Amino acid sequence: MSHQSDLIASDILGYLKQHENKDLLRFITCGNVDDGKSTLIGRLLHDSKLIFEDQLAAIAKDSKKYNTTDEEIDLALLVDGLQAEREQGITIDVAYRYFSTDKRKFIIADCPGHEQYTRNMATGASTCDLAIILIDARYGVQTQTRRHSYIVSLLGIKHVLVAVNKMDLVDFSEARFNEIRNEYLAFANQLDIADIRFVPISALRGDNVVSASERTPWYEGGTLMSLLESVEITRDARLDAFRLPVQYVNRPNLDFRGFCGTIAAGQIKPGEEVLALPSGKRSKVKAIVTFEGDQPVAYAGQAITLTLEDEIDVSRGDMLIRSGDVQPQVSQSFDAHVVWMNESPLQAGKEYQFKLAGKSVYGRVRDIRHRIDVNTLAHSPAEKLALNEIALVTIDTTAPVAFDAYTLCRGTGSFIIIDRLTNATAAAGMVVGVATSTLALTDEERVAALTVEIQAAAERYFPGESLQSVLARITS
Ligand SMILES: Nc1nc2c(ncn2[C@@H]2O[C@H](COP(=O)(O)OP(=O)(O)OP(=O)(O)O)[C@@H](O)[C@H]2O)c(=O)[nH]1
Repeated sequence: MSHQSDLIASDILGYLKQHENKDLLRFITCGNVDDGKSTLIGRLLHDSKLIFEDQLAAIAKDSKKYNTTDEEIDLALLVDGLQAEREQGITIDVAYRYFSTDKRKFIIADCPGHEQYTRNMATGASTCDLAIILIDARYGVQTQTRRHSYIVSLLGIKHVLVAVNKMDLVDFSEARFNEIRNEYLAFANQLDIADIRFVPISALRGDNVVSASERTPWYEGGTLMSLLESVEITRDARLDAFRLPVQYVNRPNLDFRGFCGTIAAGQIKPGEEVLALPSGKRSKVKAIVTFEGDQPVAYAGQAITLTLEDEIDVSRGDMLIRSGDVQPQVSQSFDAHVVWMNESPLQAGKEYQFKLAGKSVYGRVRDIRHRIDVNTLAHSPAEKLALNEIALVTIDTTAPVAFDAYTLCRGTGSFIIIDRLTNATAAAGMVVGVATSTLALTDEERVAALTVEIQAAAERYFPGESLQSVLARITS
């Protein structure tokens, strides 16, 4: 029953090579409690023949004991180990499952459905390319469906598969399916999701999950698995510029100084000129050092170490970019969407720690611009932000930070807020851009913020020159 490829027996190296070259799709499954997430994941693995014999035997045995279904085996039991851990309060918030078919490798971020777990869903979704939104055909679009879809769009996921589950309980009715589809689209059309597809399934009976169902002759859109295997993913390709947030400066001896990090966008080659932000200092790339030796080029997503021709001052939390590329914004004030994840509410004016693109900096939420109702998408004023609430806020940091809009680049546009007292992650944030509202600032604060921004810009365009001389250039 378990997954076999003919190549494994005949040409194991060929099999491994083929496996290595398959592309990877990361997806998240979202749904309300009992919509059938566990059953669906179990069904995907089972019907793709990805379950080992001994696992199957164990589930078959447990199914006799605990089964709530009339099926031979209860596929939800496959993922139950994790649920038990959750109930015990062990903090495995998001479970990542790995599987592969002949066409693709997959990572599923499996998140709990309860409202109180919205934060985990946001965490799991932040690295995903696609979301499966499960809807129980009997109940249609629920608050959680809207909430999850909104978070999915906020996190920049462009592909959504809406799996209308439990179709067996509504007699595989085309009319019911269309009703849910229209209800969902009425909401989702207000969101920024480019690609939405609908699949009528029964996770329990296996209809349209891996095998096409004879009970939905009116449906011609492909099984859930075939869509997962074929959806074309465009990843973070919107920013055509090089970004390397420096996570670590590696200095094993006086002769070597390497800047390590994961490339958030673009590519880089030895010999190209780079700029360090926020200082604006320039140098050229000497080498791209990796575990497999020096590389002629490095791309987004790769973890690398860069060495530079000159001894310029670059520290952890700085960003290396290529000169001539579109620059990120450098500022002490920015607007951002935040998903609040802490029991104690967000308070404007309170000092928090912010981690953005590898940089850690203190700051404050100056202003909650508006809170967003995830059901209606309506905006309302707010003094505080409670657990799971989402808002547009303005943030001031005590030092300048370099960032891009999250919609351009996830790696340099996302951040977390840390509660200084408890050290807990209090929020996930997505940068919109440099703060547009300076109304709440005092004159003194305005002058201080402007000075920092001008200083950083002057250093960027005229490195090494004094501020006075740059200002003289502008005014002459
Ligand atoms: N009739 C029918 N029942 C289903 C289907 N899919 C799931 N179920 C049943 O619905 C119940 C909930 O399924 P689960 O897979 O445990 O739901 P879940 O979404 O993982 O629930 P949580 O893990 O608590 O979030 C179980 O009794 C399943 O057998 C389906 O397609 N048809």
